[in-house]
Amino acid sequence: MTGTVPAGVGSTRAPAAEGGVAEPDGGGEYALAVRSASSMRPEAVQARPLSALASLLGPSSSAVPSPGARVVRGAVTGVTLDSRRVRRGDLYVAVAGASRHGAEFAGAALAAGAAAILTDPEGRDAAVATGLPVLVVPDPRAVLGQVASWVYGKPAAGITLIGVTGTSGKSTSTFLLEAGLRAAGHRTGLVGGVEIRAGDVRFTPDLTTPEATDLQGLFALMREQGVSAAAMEVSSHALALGRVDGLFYDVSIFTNLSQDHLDFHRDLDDYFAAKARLFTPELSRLGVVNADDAHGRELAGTAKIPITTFSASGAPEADWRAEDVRLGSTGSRFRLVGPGGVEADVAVGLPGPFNVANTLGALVALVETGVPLQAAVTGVGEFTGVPGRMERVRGDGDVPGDVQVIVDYAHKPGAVESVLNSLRAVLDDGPDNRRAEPGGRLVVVLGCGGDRDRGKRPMMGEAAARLADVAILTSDNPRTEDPLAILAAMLEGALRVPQQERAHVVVEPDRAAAIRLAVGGASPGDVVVVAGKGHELGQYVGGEVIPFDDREVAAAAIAERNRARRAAGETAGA
Ligand SMILES: CC(=O)N[C@H]1[C@@H](OP(=O)(O)OP(=O)(O)OC[C@H]2O[C@@H](n3ccc(=O)[nH]c3=O)[C@H](O)[C@@H]2O)O[C@H](CO)[C@@H](O)[C@@H]1O[C@H](C)C(=O)N[C@@H](C)C(=O)N[C@H](CCC(=O)O)C(=O)O
Repeated sequence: MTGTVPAGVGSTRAPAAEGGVAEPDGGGEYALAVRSASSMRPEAVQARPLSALASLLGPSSSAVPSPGARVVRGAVTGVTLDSRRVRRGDLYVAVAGASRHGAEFAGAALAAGAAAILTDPEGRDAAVATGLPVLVVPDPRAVLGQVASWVYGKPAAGITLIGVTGTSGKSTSTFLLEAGLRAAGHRTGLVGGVEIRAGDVRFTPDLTTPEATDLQGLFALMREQGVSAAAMEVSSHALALGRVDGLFYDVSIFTNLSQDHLDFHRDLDDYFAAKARLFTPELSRLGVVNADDAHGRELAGTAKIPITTFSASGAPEADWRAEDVRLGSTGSRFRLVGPGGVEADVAVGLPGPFNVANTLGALVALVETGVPLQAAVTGVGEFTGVPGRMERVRGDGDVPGDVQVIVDYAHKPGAVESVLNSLRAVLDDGPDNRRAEPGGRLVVVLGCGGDRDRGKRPMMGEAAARLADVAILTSDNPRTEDPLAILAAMLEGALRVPQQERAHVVVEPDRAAAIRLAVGGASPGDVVVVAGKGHELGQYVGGEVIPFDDREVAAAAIAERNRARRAAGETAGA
């Protein structure tokens, strides 16, 4: 595996900042402004009596060392389910994990200053051995959201909250929502896998949807920051693991569903069931659902909360529609048509049909939370893009009309298809014209993660070979697997595409070399998409994270290409 992702091509960049601009880290101001997700807490500390917690947990709980007692002495000021994040006065919640039980770390929690432990019968003895007050419930994870909300005093109660779930489009939708909320005069919060914001305070996410303990701490900080409305990504993991329990969404959006995360969910039905949980009366008041998606239509028919539907393809049965859609290489325009004769002209600076759907869904949700339509339209119109999502990369000495290099986070078959289809749609000759000749070709560089859903690998290879002109298959977070084994499965999928319809397929396990090959070998007018990592700054190789930034590698490759072309006298500036 050595050499697959050379450590020498390390990133010096911090996570992307607001407005899609990534700034150098180097320990400067920017690095100080972004905090680690482990510190998502309110500034003010408030003590909550454990006796009240025992009452909250009800008859299923028991307090130790006085079994059956309803009163436990002491108080807690914070809560976490990770001993490494314990602060003095915290309630440490010891849950059974995928690989071990949190009670193994009860001693570490004590040493870090925990004031009490909440656990299950399996964790009881280890917890009691610490000498701390212990509460035992059958399934602590099931009550974690309520408990964390209690510890921080129901922090999200006064905040207008919009959730977004679906396989693709969650990040873009939440950024669009946040822009619309801001345009309507809200002070905003944003929760997702690209960035987390509580007013002026920013965090680097380590999960798309944080654990309930961190999430409630974050909302408590939002409350202190005067945040009045927030948009958040709600992953299927979060729904299955109860991370968002204890929150209530004014509006929840369903974008779409395609195969993903089958290493965690049993099958596609199980994955869909997890997403559908957001559209229940316990979690949301209203659902805004994409009627162009088959699972969206199913959800609209079965959900137990009111649903309003939208269609970016103008389906007449949808409540809200995008009509007169005009797709451009830098953005889209459409006419929004809603119930009761509502209409508005919308322009958004994000290319591709899927961004028409993301924008439409966001506008509907904004209107449903009381944002005036015009403010919503203005907000989304001013939005310039999510870091690492269809992000154009430039290099020193760029030459107009030369290759365009785009980095995108797409790492699932459906997302890769969307990206390639939308770029096809804006390449001059439309979607059906495959090109063997240089100029205007679509070149994709992509891989597939190790130790994750294996069924996705041939699908990714197949999508690339079917929709691009050149597909360079490479590594993407191989983790503990041999990258060549992953690539073999991707290649198998690519070869399912009949030869006359298939892209030119190249296998290059070294990701940096694959990017250099794509950029260096492109012709003027070609579009190169580096898919899979987007804003992420590392590659998981073996047990380590190796610094790696697709944008940095691509920018260096473009600069190298520009130098070589100038030296060969191929550009006007030569
Ligand atoms: C499958 C899953 O979600 N796993 C989460 C789960 O880990 P786990 O069950 O394996 O935990 P474990 O390692 O067995 O440990 C058991 C318990 O001991 C605790 N512990 C462990 C070690 C220690 O030193 N001290 C300690 O207290 C852990 O915090 C945990 O509570 O509990 C951990 C603690 O909260 C999470 O960090 C971990 O997320 C891992 C990192 C993860 O990768 N999750 C991904 C799959 C995820 O949730 N992804 C979704 C969707 C992404 C997308 O949109 O594509 C997301 O929302 O991010």
